[in-house]
Amino acid sequence: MSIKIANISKSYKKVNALKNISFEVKSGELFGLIGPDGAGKTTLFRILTTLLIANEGVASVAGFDVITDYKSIRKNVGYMPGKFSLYQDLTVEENLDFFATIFGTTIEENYDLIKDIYIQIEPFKNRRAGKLSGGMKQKLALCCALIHKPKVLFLDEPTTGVDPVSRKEFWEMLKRLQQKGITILVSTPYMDEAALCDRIALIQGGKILEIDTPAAIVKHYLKPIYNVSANNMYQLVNSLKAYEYNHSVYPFGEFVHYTDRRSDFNPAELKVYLESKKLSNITIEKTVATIEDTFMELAK
Ligand SMILES: Nc1ncnc2c1ncn2[C@@H]1O[C@H](COP(=O)(O)OP(=O)(O)OP(=O)(O)O)[C@@H](O)[C@H]1O
Repeated sequence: MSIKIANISKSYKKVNALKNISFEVKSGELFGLIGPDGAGKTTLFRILTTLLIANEGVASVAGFDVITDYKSIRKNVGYMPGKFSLYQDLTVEENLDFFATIFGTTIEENYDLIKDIYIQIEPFKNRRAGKLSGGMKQKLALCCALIHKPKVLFLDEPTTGVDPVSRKEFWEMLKRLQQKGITILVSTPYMDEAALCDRIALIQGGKILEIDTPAAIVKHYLKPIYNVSANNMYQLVNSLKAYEYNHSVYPFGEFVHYTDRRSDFNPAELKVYLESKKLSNITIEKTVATIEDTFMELAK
């Protein structure tokens, strides 16, 4: 096991940020921590990277205890925090050199590990980090987190505020790093990214709702789910929410994901109801649940 977390709780005065969290991440795994803002993801990262002490529970990373072996953890992990990991007034090259120096290494020594990523930002190596685009900042922050060749990489919401193309590229980079044997714990509020992990933990309000592979989590959703569309999205959502038999109603892109409380649900009946609400161009088609649907159901 690369990361072991057992019964970890942490509170900040009145806020219980983590409530008895336990799970393990295997060596070489790409593990996702999926949850909305305030779920407790950053708190858990800070505990695992030895920057914060839990109130209860034990945790180890790469075989080292987060309290007694904190120095070894710091040498063996890379951490890309959600915010403020770069020195905005230093250039790209200076930032990387700085991180290499504090870990007692050089850019040249571990260049192989970052090469694929660094060559994409190398043309801007004399630009100050503060003047980079979101996608480039993210690549530089990843290089800085990797420059001392960590065994375990912690990435806290690395793709928040990054455009969809850069997000896709970023996940491809993570897969390549995983192939080099690095264990990765990554957090994200984006449900579509969850599907790219080997296993995920769904977290909300400081509690783990479920842990499994993305495919297995989706299979746990047992209710038939329907894509509903009509000429007026706003009115459609309101009408479905007012429908006495609804179990769940969530806008999902151009559709609304709808589930019904009855076991003998007949879509034709729902269509008649929606027509009575003056909606037109109504379509109701069975679809498959996504991780987001499962999350919403568990978080209810
Ligand atoms: N230093 C602090 N003092 C008081 N409350 C805090 C502190 N840090 C976090 N919290 C609270 O603890 C809870 C968990 O926060 P945390 O930052 O771990 O969540 P998160 O899932 O990382 O979300 P975000 O993406 O918003 O950071 C939230 O309710 C947050 O307001």
